[in-house]
Amino acid sequence: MLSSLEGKFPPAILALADGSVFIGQSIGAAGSTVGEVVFNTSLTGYQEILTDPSYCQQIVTLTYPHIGNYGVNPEDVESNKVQAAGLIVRDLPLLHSNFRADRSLSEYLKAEATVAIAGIDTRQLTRLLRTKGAQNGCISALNAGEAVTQAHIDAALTAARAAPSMAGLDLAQVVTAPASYEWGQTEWVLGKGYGTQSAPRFKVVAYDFGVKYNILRMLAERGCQITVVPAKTSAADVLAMKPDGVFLSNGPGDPEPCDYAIEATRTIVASGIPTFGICLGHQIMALAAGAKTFKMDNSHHGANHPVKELASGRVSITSQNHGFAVDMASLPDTLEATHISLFDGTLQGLAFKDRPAFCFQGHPEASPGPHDIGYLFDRFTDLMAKAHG
Ligand SMILES: NC(=O)CC[C@H](N)C(=O)O
Repeated sequence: MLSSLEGKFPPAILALADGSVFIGQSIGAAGSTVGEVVFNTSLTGYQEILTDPSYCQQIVTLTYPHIGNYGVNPEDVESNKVQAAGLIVRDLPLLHSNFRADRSLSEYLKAEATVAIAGIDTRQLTRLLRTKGAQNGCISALNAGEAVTQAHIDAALTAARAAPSMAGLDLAQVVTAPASYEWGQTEWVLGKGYGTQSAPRFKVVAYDFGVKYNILRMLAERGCQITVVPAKTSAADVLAMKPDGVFLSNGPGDPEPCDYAIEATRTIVASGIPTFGICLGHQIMALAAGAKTFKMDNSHHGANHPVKELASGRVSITSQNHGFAVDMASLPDTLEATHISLFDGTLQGLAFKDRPAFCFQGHPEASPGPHDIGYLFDRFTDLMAKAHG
């Protein structure tokens, strides 16, 4: 017997587009979900991962075998809801324990209408994804008392094969804020032990392509007063706010179809305003400068990825979550590579040679993950301080 959950939870099926089928238990909502199946190797941080908008339309497999040990709390969220299309874990401990927890992972998944499967061999699944590359998949979670039939399996396989490819999908538009808002006066920044708001020193406009709260917290901690704007805000509207700096957020999907953001970024960077981009924001900045992006065979999702800063030789252990990357060979003369991944040599950081603008592919805000490369936020505030003279 693979799982101690058998008999305690209803059955669930994971079907992949390549025809692979796994049978386990449903630990979330009943129903079915489709998405690109990816794996994340972080040992902790399942709540941050589930609520990271960059996982929109992706089903996340967690390779660490026991997920749910410390339950769920109202504070460790990276957005206002679960964003991942589904969750796959090896084992769900039946008891959770943490002083901050207010419920179990399973209760949370049900409340968030998130379909999730446990009790499958996630090592086998990970090897399959690692060998074949990202696959679309479907989790079909049955109701209590239902048994898995061939018809259920066939329906899940058909749904997996019908799911759209991530390449070519503009999902920033799907997850972005519907209207501008001010960050910094909320409970997420003040008073919960998650950093404090320093006296505002800089006015920053942050493009929301699917922004993670911890990016905004870390900017606020450094004295940034932040106006978050929707993905399609024009450069003219942003420049009219007279910001000291512009931030381009992380986000889901393929950067290439985000032509509105690429165009706005081109104007903003050319204006000479200090500009900083993370993940999707980094890819958009590269595209704005004329570089190319591509879909990786093996995407990066984890909290232990070594990244080297080329100028100093300094190696940081970083948090990563991306399936596209900037093609190093496509960099125009105006861009300089600043960081590379020590896992596969792919590009991790860029700087514009003649503008105060730079960007990073990984996640300096971590959440979850190590804070080794948090110095990039200081680099952004240093650029703004310098621009002030
Ligand atoms: N975390 C992110 O911003 C991800 C960027 C992009 N969606 C990718 O997968 O590469």
